[in-house]
Amino acid sequence: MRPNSQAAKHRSSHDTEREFGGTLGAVCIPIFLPLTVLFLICVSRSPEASVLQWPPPLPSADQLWEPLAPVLLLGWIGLHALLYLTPVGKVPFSFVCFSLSGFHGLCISGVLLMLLLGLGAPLGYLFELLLPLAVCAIAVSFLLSVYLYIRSFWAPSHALALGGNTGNPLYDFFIGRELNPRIGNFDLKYFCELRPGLIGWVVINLGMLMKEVELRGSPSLAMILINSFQLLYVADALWNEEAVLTTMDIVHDGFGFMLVFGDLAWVPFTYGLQAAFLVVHPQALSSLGAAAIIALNGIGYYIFRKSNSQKNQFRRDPSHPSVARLETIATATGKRLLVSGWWGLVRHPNYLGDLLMALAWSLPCGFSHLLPYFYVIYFTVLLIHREARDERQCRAKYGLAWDTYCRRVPYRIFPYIY
Ligand SMILES: NC(=O)C1=CN([C@@H]2O[C@H](COP(=O)(O)OP(=O)(O)OC[C@H]3O[C@@H](n4cnc5c(N)ncnc54)[C@H](OP(=O)(O)O)[C@@H]3O)[C@@H](O)[C@H]2O)C=CC1
Ligand SMILES: CC(C)=CCC[C@@H](C)[C@H]1CC=C2C3=C(CC[C@@]21C)[C@@]1(C)CC[C@H](O)C(C)(C)[C@@H]1CC3
Repeated sequence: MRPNSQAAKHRSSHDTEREFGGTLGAVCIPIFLPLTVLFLICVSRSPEASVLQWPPPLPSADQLWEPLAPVLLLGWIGLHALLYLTPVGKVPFSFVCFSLSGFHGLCISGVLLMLLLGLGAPLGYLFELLLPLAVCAIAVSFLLSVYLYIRSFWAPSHALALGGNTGNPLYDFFIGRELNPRIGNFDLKYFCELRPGLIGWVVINLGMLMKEVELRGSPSLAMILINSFQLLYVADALWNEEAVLTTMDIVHDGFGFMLVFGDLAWVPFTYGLQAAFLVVHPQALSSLGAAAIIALNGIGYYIFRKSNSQKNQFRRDPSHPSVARLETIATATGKRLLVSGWWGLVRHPNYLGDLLMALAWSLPCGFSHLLPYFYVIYFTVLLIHREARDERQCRAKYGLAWDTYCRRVPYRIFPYIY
């Protein structure tokens, strides 16, 4: 097969608006974000735990490397690749043939971890391994992105992402040229988005909990809450895994460094920083405080799940009794837009619920440090930026109908605020 240079010309998007700061972003982000991951892990375990402390807590070379780390990381990815290819379980549309579901993958991981714990495996050692594991995950992200970039030149033109084929190698490597690269039935983007990183995140959290048990005899209430909330979030994502097929990342974005690194390194090593922080900075939490935080997480989860399910149901079958009575507006594409129910409250009710949960994950860590609030701050920025990207795409898709929707539902994420 020859590289698809001819085809690429047809599908080239030199004029497409470049996202994430264009070439400058594409050069700086792959340097800056991996360093941020390592920096945040170091801060979380330093006595001050201050993101502003000077000089910053830098790791020594031997803290960054441990031969066990690549073995564990590659073994983990390999295990989930095997589970993904196991020909049982539900079949999400026809996208991934005969794949064992992500939720099964989570349950099997849980059983294996319980077995390991029963055999006396020191799961708390993950705390010591966190930096070397993150280094390996970053290295794997770079290697996989290089592979994806090179193989994209052999992909047929219809398999390329519209925004990822600008002809600028740095930008295309970063944003991703191929939309849904596959090796046979193995969909690399779908696999990475939901399996090793997302499940790895809750395994790391469990490791932090076990480290707390090693150090203090039992897990703290704050640690139990964070582990439970984030496990619920991951279990929900895997239970509803078909829903990911309609997200911007799968439908629109190419699979390049940004998503590979996001899935394999950023999510598992920064989304659970609160648990890593608690190992070294224990926090007392009153029952009343815990109840309020549980209520906040519950409200956030309810909004997040209900609004996502309402839209997914509406897109799957608009005549379904649960959505058939909702008010909608027609668009020129034939698709309709919901203007009542959750999607009549704000234009992104699912983001609102997600952000309330993000806040609930930080609050158990108290108010003495900024670090546990990293996730909610980053996530607010990510979702505001994502909302703007989605808005651009919807305006291009739906034109005047989108403007009508915006007039009918003027707030984007926070009712009466934004
Ligand atoms: N934890 C994390 O790091 C992240 C979590 N998320 C979460 O992922 C979930 C999915 O988010 P995301 O993929 O960004 O986008 P959404 O699930 O919000 O999907 C946006 C799409 O929904 C459709 N849509 C928008 N408004 C309406 C309407 N009124 N009626 C019907 N359809 C509508 C449009 O697509 P169309 O019309 O083509 O169907 C639009 O492009 C969210 O809950 C978000 O919070 C997202 C990013 C990161
Ligand atoms: C800073 C940086 C590297 C950003 C990359 C962004 C990615 C980390 C996120 C883009 C969209 C994501 C989604 C989830 C995780 C984070 C990334 C990959 C998600 C799998 C989390 C669980 C949710 O329930 C979800 C399935 C809706 C969600 C989909 C989008």
